[in-house]
Amino acid sequence: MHGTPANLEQQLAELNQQYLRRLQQEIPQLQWLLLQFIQAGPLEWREQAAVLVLRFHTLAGSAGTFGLAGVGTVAKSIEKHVKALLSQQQVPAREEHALLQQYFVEMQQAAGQPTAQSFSKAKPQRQDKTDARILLLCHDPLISQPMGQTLKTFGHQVERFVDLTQLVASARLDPPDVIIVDLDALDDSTAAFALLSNLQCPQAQPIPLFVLSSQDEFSHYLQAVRAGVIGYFVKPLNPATLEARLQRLLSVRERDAFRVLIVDDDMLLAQHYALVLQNAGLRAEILTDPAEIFQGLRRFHPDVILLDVNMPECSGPELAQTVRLQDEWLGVPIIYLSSETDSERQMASLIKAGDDFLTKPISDNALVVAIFARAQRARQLAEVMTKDSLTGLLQHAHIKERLGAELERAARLQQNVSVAMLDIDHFKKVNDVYGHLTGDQVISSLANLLRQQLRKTDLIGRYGGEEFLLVLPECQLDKACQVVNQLREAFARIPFVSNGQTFHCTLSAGVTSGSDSQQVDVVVEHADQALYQAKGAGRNQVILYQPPVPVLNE
Ligand SMILES: Nc1nc2c(ncn2[C@@H]2O[C@H](COP(=O)(O)OP(=O)(O)OP(=O)(O)O)[C@@H](O)[C@H]2O)c(=O)[nH]1
Repeated sequence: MHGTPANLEQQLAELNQQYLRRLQQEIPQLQWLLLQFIQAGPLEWREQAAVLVLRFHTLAGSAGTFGLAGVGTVAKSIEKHVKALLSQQQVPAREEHALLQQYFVEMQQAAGQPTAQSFSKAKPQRQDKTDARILLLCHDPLISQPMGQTLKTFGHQVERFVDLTQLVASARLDPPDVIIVDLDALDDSTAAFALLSNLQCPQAQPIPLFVLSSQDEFSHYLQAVRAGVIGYFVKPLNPATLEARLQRLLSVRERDAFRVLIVDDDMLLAQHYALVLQNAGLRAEILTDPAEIFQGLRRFHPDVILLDVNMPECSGPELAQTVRLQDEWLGVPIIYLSSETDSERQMASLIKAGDDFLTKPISDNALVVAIFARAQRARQLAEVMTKDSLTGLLQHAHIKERLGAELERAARLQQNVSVAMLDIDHFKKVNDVYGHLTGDQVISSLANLLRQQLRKTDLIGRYGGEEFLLVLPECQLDKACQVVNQLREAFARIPFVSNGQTFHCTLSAGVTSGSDSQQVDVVVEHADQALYQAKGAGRNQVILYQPPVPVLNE
């Protein structure tokens, strides 16, 4: 169902046609219901009115989405009018009936005049790479050399320039992923900023711009922000800090698409929302049967639930309360989507459960923006809850939990999963000689390297202080050893700078197969034993766990 923008328009137009056909079948039924209401006696009219309110409420919420805004407006008027009659508690007079019939004729006319709809042209998010092309302007080899080395170790491609005009010309020809400019290399920073912001103008997506400077004053920061700078590094520069910032920038873009679970008994409406969200780069799954909510949650792990309020079997607020019965899903925001405009009724739904209320009909862009903002916030919160603050990697308990799930999955699918324990060598010395802050930078650089070099499906956790646990699903042992060895070599190449001194670190690792046991603690213990051997054998090496040879009794 995922559409390219061209066939997205086609698919949305097809949904509109289906909706129109459905409406044309529905109009005689609505007319009949209206007639029943008008002819109802003093005892039954309330019951008939309640049915009318429900039907026109639903219509008011959906019609606008399918290019029938006129139908939606008149349906809303009918709903409001009948609701007002209900609240007056008296049998409607003849004039009221005439007015309702008049509204109905208007609605029929509007159904024959669908308005041309301009579909949202929101672009899908870019699929980005972790190896960026970087244009660098820097005259000082003491800065550019370690920086170039670090960026290269992380797989980036760096093109150096000595002249800003040449750098800008190259960026115009082929926009890079990032531009880094050392402001101290320029005679006139105001003119340089003008040139750089000029470069950004024609770009659909501005090129991320970082600057290095020896100036640490507010006026310089402000000048930089006004020129579109998004990263300002005061010298002396630590290349690892720059790389960490770079990785945050790139990983924000290459992050998994946000997942939205749409629960709506109206399939056409749900399909329309799903298409619009998918076109904006989000993933959407539809659930029309509320009874399947927990299967949907477990299968899809949504960042957001988009929930219809009026469903026949179970109302939206009831379903939201059901979801909240399980702690596991407490963090997933629930957004109601309903044509209910009465704020008191909206509040009543929110008090039961749920986090937000969107009112139908809603424009495609408003839907995307509201969902995107909620999903982003939910993802950030989930990360804070499960990720380590220094490295952004899974915390001890969470990596163990994920390892457990991977071991189960591997056993079920008869696949290999490899597990590795990594530890930085003589790390105590790093802290003692260069200070705890520098030690932290070494830890976070290794975390960045792991994130950058491993596959998206691999799991990385900070197991302890300077100890990391890697879970590599669908990976044979020999391949795992090769990958971990490459990580070891890459880490040893990273230059760290502290108080003008450059130093390097190494790591040791133990690798084992997760298929040896389904017990998390046993697998971790095997990886740990192999790591211990690597340390004992002189460090800076990777050792594969060898199960003890059984001693045969005579
Ligand atoms: N800077 C910093 N240091 C940490 C952190 N967590 C643990 N450490 C330090 O890491 C050091 C680990 O030292 P040890 O376990 O003795 O091992 P080592 O010095 O790395 O030596 P080997 O592992 O035997 O090569 C201790 O000094 C801890 O204080 C952290 O988050 N930041």
